[in-house]
Amino acid sequence: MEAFQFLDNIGKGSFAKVYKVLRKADQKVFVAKEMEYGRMSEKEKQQLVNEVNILRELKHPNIIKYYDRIVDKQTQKLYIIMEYCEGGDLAQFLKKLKKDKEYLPEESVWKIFSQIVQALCEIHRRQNKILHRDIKPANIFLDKTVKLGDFGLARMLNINSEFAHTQVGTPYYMSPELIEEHKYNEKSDIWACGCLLYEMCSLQPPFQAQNYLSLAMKIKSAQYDNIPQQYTSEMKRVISWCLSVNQDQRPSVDDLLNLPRISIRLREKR
Ligand SMILES: CNC(=O)c1c(C)[nH]c(/C=C2\C(=O)Nc3ccc(Cl)cc32)c1C
Repeated sequence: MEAFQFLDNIGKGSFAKVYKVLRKADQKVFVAKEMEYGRMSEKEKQQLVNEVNILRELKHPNIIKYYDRIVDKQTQKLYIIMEYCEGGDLAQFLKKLKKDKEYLPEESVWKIFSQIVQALCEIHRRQNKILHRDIKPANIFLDKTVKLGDFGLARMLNINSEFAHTQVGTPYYMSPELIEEHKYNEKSDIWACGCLLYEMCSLQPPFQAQNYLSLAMKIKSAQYDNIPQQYTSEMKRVISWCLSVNQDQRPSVDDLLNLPRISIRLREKR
């Protein structure tokens, strides 16, 4: 990593440390996601190769850009060099709003959501369909546009990925089918989008509990409190639609793109 100067440790990605770094050659700022592969199992190493292969293929304004990967054989560390987003992640942003007792204006919720739906459209529509599998505020980054990042748990649909992957943190966005240990599929990403939409309105996830069992019960029955009354019935409807326990009843990415509050934005972009 001689080509880079480490500036700050700015957080943790999935199974990794995240640094703000400066490329010495042109003084440009990037993020380096550092992973120690020396202690990884063969499966985890394959998962790492998989993340890099996914990232390098994706080029979209609403997906974190991949620039390079650097292997340091001496320290047995892999660095993934990605774009830096000055605004940080959405989780911190929502946490500050909650602390300041402020809600996100509905217009801002739709603006963020429409960009994540466009990112999802990009990864789901590909020939080798990609599932993000970890959509949550901590994996959404704020810059001139909103960007979906940290594909640490992502999978190409054609790769038979066992259900059990080491879950880091509480699985607030886990879907009913995942609790039943059915295969993760694109509708599981849609469930996570429903949780994201809910959390942007309520500043907390739809499903919370003191332990995994009661969390699982709430998720399986889609039992959640109403969002604050200042949000429209359309917002409530879309959240309820994404949080359909039966995945066949959930919207597709195209259904979400065709929502009036999202399609109007896409027309304005053209
Ligand atoms: C306090 N946090 C920050 O200031 C912050 C900022 C300004 N950027 C980030 C994080 C990322 C960032 O800016 N780009 C990223 C690409 C991939 C991953 Cl896993 C993380 C990031 C963070 C955590």
